[in-house]
Amino acid sequence: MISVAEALARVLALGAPLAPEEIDLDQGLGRVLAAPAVAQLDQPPFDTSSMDGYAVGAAATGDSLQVIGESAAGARFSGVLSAGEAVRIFTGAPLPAGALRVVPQEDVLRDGDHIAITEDQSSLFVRTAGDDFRAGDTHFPRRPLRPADLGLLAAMNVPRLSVHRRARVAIIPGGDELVPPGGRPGPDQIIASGDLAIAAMVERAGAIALRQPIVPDHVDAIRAAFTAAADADVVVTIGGASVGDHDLIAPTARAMGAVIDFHRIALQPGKPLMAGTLGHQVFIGLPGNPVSAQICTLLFILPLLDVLRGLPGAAPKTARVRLAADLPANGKRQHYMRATLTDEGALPVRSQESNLQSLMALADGVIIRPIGAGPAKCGEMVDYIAF
Ligand SMILES: Nc1nc2c(c(=O)[nH]1)N[C@H]1C(S)=C(S)[C@@H](COP(=O)(O)OP(=O)(O)OC[C@H]3O[C@@H](n4cnc5c(N)ncnc54)[C@H](O)[C@@H]3O)O[C@H]1N2
Ligand code: MOO
Repeated sequence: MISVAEALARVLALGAPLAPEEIDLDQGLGRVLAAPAVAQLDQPPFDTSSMDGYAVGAAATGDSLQVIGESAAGARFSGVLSAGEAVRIFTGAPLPAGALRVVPQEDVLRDGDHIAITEDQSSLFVRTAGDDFRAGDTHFPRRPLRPADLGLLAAMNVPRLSVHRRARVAIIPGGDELVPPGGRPGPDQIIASGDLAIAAMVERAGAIALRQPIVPDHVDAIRAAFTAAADADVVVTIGGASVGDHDLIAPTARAMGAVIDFHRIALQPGKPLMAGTLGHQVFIGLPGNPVSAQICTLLFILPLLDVLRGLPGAAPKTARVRLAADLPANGKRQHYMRATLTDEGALPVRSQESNLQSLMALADGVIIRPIGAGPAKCGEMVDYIAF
């Protein structure tokens, strides 16, 4: 059994960034730029007022000034301000030539076309041209684009983006016992559910989940499913990964030319995870237990999808949190214990069995227990991954 860290390194080595494509800016949320975006102009493009008030030159409190015109957002005052003069100005309007600052209207007394400055504040209330960014400045965040990025790119006048193509991830649930949600399970059957959760995790990571029909435990059916998924970038099977007589994924994948890099890791839950390549595709065989499949997706598939969208692949971010219960010593597999986050800290859910989806849905994250860790006391700090 290889370690979780080694398995992650090997999975990441199977992937490479997908080719860039061009999209409209309004489709950019969650996508990853493939090249730096370049600002087409200065922002602000000119000095502007940050207040409704009066643009003035070298005037001081008590001065009386003549109002000679108006500068509004979108319609500037075209003249030049001289000593003893002021220009009525509004927020976002260009500062007139000759003006040094803006006096907010609350700080003047107006009488006809004259104002008297009643108070002087330290701020100039002027937003300098290019203070936000300048033409030629670049924006290239190494993470999925957020709403703030889209706002910035719009302000930079970048209407089209070069982003990495979204990965296509085929998800193949397998097992004679499975019936799709809404179906009628026979006497020995259950509802297929794990695959739905994996598809949702993949979609949330910005990839396209291609959900495939349930595949019976027969070599020919599994072959047909792999063939149907041939245009995906990543093929993920669920179930049939272990050592039972009906666990046919590994032998069938191998017979079709798959090169399996590893099959079994020191991870709980998720020991029978396998990873490799099938032609140009990355192949990941997830264990059937739904919690195991989700933990493996969190630890390996999501980082792999980052590599495919041009980001550095890395283990999920951990935080240090307080333990809210005593824990026994850990065994020979790194344990990812489902836990809720309470005021007292991370509290493991009542059972860590890998079939219990009610507890997976209850959990806020997982506590990481390293191989061979001794008993841990309530109040100790532990590593934790939030879902
Ligand atoms: N002798 C051994 N037996 C097992 C070992 C082992 O090392 N030696 N490993 C155990 C571990 S750990 C796991 S995890 C499971 C993984 O088994 P498989 O990947 O072969 O998965 P299946 O047997 O097909 O299914 C396991 C379990 O999950 C249910 N399942 C499968 N797919 C779905 C789905 N899409 N939605 C909901 N539930 C699903 C399936 O019905 C089984 O109950 O092996 C242990 N055994
Ligand atoms: O590793 Mo299995 O995933 O314990 O249930």
